[in-house]
Amino acid sequence: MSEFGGIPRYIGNYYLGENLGSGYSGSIFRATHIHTGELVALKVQHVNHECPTNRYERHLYPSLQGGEGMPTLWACGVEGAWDYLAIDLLGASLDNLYRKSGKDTMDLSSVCAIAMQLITRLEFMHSRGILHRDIQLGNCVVGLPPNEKTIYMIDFGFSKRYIDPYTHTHIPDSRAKRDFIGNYWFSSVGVHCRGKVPSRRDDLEAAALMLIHLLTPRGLPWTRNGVPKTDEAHDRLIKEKKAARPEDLCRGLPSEFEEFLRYCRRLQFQECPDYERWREEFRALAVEEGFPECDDFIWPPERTQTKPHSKTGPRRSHAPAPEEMERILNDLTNMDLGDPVLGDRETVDEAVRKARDAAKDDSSKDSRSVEVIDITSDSDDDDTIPPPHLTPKAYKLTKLTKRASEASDNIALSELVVEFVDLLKSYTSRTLTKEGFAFIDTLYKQLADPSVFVLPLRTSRQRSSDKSLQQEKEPAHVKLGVVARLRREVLGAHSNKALAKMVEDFGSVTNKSTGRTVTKDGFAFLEGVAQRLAVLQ
Ligand SMILES: Nc1ncnc2c1ncn2[C@@H]1O[C@H](COP(=O)(O)OP(=O)(O)OP(=O)(O)O)[C@@H](O)[C@H]1O
Repeated sequence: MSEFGGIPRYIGNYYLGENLGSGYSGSIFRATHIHTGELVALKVQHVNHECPTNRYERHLYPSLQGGEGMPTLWACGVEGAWDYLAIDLLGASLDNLYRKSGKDTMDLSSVCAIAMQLITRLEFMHSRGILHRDIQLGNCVVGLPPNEKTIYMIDFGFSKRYIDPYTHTHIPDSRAKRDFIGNYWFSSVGVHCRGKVPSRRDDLEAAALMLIHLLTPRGLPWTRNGVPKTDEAHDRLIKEKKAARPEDLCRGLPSEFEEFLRYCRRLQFQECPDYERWREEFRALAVEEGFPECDDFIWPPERTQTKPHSKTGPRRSHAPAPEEMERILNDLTNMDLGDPVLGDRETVDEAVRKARDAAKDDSSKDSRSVEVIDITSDSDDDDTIPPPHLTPKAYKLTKLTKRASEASDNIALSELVVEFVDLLKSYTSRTLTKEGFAFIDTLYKQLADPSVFVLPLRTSRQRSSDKSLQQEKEPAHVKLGVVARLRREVLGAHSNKALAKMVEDFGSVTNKSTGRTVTKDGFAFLEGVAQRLAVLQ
């Protein structure tokens, strides 16, 4: 039997091929099953290795089988001096993809997809009573076609059960001095710098740090000098990591990242993280930034961002601040569009048309100046082809909003609300995007008093970082309570004004809720609004 690097060519029923990677504890080879010809990744480790990770992994894999993004374990065992695991052959790691891209940072849409998938993977592992404990770019790999849009978790060598399979109790916390388990870059501050016992919160914090690292030119500050080679260098790294404030690490990034990091750090030792909430936050962020509504990791990224995020300045909010609104209105008046443009729909349409014509004529127009996209044209009945900057859903919602703003009777409004509900229900995500809020704003305006200008209900997702999230968001039960009440009361509304107040409450409580999702009660409320409008003529 020929050998290479001390490892035999044949182990178990596998013939070893190319070396895919080597870590501290062993090597991974592409290998072929000698009878079936099937390709696997064979993880090989010497039985006397001081850190027998294959042995640990072998016991954890069965609990993880069947989960999306969890590699299948095809075989395992010991042959001679070699402990082996045969698992699904997968593609490149995020570390590899990121390095090969040659870019300073990863694009926001990819990072949002990584966030959503990683949170889902951790939710699954945790649901099986297992902590990963070594979240890092090298341990997240993409699948091979046709699974190249799925991120897989690998390397469970440091993983551990946090729920006792017999007693079903959580592992205890302890203040006893313990050896550090994890990696220098992304392990949580609690585990790495304070020697705490890892629990679910620490897997999530590591994920948060990894996401921030990907969006930061040159990465997180403590990663910039490479792996520490001496105890002093490691101590310096720990000090720097401990001192780094979330607002400094996340300056210029969408606020979701800072909030996620703070959230992870506030979790109690045994607390179950709200995975769904954060998946929705990152999905909503991606949608707001103009990316399609899906969790697929598409590499290389297909679309460039419509609104570049900047590491140097705060992100622009979507709803202008009052001062900015004033400036915009002043600018509008200075645009010499003829008659007053606000308060009269026909002149607004006329103004938009003129501005578009002017934009076409002006060949020297700065590319950053206002881009006017015709989403209002009535002649364009094909709402399946959105302009390049809008997703199909956003486009359909925008058209619906335009029609709502033009509705002149309750029956027409009622039909539009039904269409709105159907449209929202036709997508898997129930998050109310800014286009969805625009419809709610318009509905409110039509019901309250069509002749007045109303400030949008929808606030920016950019929130002040020094306020705690708890203060800014309504707890879930508050939203559920309000929406359930609205659902009960809507059919008794006796006027458009009463309905307007309810729509306003609905918009405001949804905007303040985490994830901004429309619940079952929310849909029933909207359907109730439609029913009531049909009666209140
Ligand atoms: N299933 C797989 N398919 C393809 N490549 C893989 C697979 N598993 C691991 N690799 C490659 O091998 C590298 C090392 O894998 P892994 O992290 O599981 O081993 P390890 O010995 O525990 O490493 P480390 O000591 O660095 O944690 C990975 O970064 C990846 O590039």
